Amino acid sequence: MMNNAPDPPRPGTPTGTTGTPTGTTNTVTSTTTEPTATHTKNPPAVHAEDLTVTRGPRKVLRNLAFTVPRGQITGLLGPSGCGKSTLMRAIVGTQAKVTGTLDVLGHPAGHPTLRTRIGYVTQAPSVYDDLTVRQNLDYFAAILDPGRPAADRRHDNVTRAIADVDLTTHADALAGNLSGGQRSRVSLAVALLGTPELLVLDEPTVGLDPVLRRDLWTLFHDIAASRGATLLVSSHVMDEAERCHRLLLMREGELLADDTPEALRTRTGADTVEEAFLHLVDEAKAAARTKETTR
Ligand SMILES: Nc1ncnc2c1ncn2[C@@H]1O[C@H](COP(=O)(O)OP(=O)(O)OP(=O)(O)O)[C@@H](O)[C@H]1O
Repeated sequence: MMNNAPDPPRPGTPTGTTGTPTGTTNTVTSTTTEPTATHTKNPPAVHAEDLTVTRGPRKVLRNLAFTVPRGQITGLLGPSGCGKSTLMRAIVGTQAKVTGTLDVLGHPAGHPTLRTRIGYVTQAPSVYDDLTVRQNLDYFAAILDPGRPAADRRHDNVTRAIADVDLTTHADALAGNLSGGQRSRVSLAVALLGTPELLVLDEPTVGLDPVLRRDLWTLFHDIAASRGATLLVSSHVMDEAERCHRLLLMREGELLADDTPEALRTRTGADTVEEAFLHLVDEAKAAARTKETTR
């Protein structure tokens, strides 16, 4: 069973899953570096204004403006290719050619002080196939919390992180022999070794069966409630939207909505977030047509 008991505080975030700023081609400004800024005392987890990202010849994110509040689960939803991973990479500081304002925990995205405060789990699991689950976790725990005196604490944290993602019975299995979903959960366990204030999870439930998906969402809610952590979770499965406190709905590099699931349903007169999404897509298309004909 998934261990959903509240966890005691744990040391920082594993470097293996934390963003490394690319920096050089970014011109991101910050609204929170000046002492007079309104957000300085208790800045939101993420604040973006006029955020644009170029990949290759295309602008894949265009003029995004949104705020991710702390201590909640924000779902980043939209169809494949709409720019969810790109936005997450910008937030953790690994995406080049980012312009506009992008503040994360009160600092410009990619700022060195954010490295231990953000946990990032990519779509492709970052695990060593020739190590067992426990050896993978031991390795990252040793980077995170080094030294002989910390050995017992490391052992406890590793055991707890493995239980969190329901892999206790596979602790001694080689990561290379696990299924895709199990390897993703090893990656998630690595991120859970630390006490990240912001957990950025890129499609963590892809390929998982419904029971495991439900258990992982229970775990996400536990992490938000017991640690006060902020979770930004991407998915292209609209039924997962209902499990989030807030939603960022994206389509083709633009933000269609930044609201709660309930407010979205109410505003669009829809029964589900999926219907609300389709309504917003139709609305955006109609607005684009009107703009085109009035030129
Ligand atoms: N390395 C790259 N170079 C150029 N364009 C890229 C690159 N990687 C992604 N893109 C483009 O950027 C856009 C956004 O891709 P992104 O991976 O962020 O989408 P996504 O919403 O996360 O998709 P998915 O749900 O399939 O993972 C896509 O149109 C994609 O083709």
